[in-house]
Amino acid sequence: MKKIAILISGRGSNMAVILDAIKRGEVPAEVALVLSNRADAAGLQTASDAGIPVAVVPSKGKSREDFEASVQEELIHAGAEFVCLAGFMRVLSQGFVEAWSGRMLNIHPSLLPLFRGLHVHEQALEARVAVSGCTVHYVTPELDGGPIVGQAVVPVEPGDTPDTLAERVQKAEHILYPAALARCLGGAGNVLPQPGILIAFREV
Ligand SMILES: Nc1nc2c(c(=O)[nH]1)N[C@@H](CN(C=O)c1ccc(C(=O)N[C@@H](CCC(=O)O)C(=O)O)cc1)CN2
Ligand SMILES: NCC(=O)N[C@@H]1O[C@H](COP(=O)([O-])[O-])[C@@H](O)[C@H]1O
Repeated sequence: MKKIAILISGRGSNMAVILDAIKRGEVPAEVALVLSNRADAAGLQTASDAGIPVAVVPSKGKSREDFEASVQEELIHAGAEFVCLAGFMRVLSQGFVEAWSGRMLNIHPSLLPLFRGLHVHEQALEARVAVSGCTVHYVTPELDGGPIVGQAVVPVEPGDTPDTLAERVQKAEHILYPAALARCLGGAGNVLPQPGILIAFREV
């Protein structure tokens, strides 16, 4: 049973669905820590209410090096063996990422390698793609460039705004991330067919 840490910066809905999937026995893990770089991250309360240890390591006003050293200290103290980035909005340095090589996942709200970085739904609408979706990938020093574990595809609907597309993509994230994490941790990671969502995984 792997001890995992989940890093967030905001609402934490992906963190919450991972907690639920673990509780249902669908992900062979236990959550040792939920950590945020923002004290106002709503996901911290969700984790705390679930009895999960939480930590805040503010990134504002800190060098990237000092910030990451504090994060690493918390991860080691918690005994984390695997890290899930779930809406964690900081680009991580090569040194930090390499210390977690093969043991850190991220969820990105586009079909990588399309639309890396931020403001991805604006990019997708601007590009007039017919489909979008989300990607779970291993984290490497190259931003959003790591090996893909799984992807979920959703249609872009006429009249979509960044918010309506984000909502549709996030529903897919909540199905994809727990299953992808389960597969990375040696679990089955099965997904029931979902209307309007195509999900596929890659051996990594
Ligand atoms: N080295 C890597 N770091 C991170 C990766 C990665 O693949 N390699 N994934 C990202 C997640 N992410 C998109 O999925 C992402 C997060 C944040 C940013 C970004 O530009 N952040 C700014 C600060 C923004 C803020 O604080 O609001 C920054 O760090 O300067 C881009 C992409 C996580 N990290
Ligand atoms: N580039 C990183 C990025 O944009 N991540 C996105 O942040 C959201 C966090 O939501 P959550 O806090 O409710 O899980 C998620 O939609 C995730 O794809």
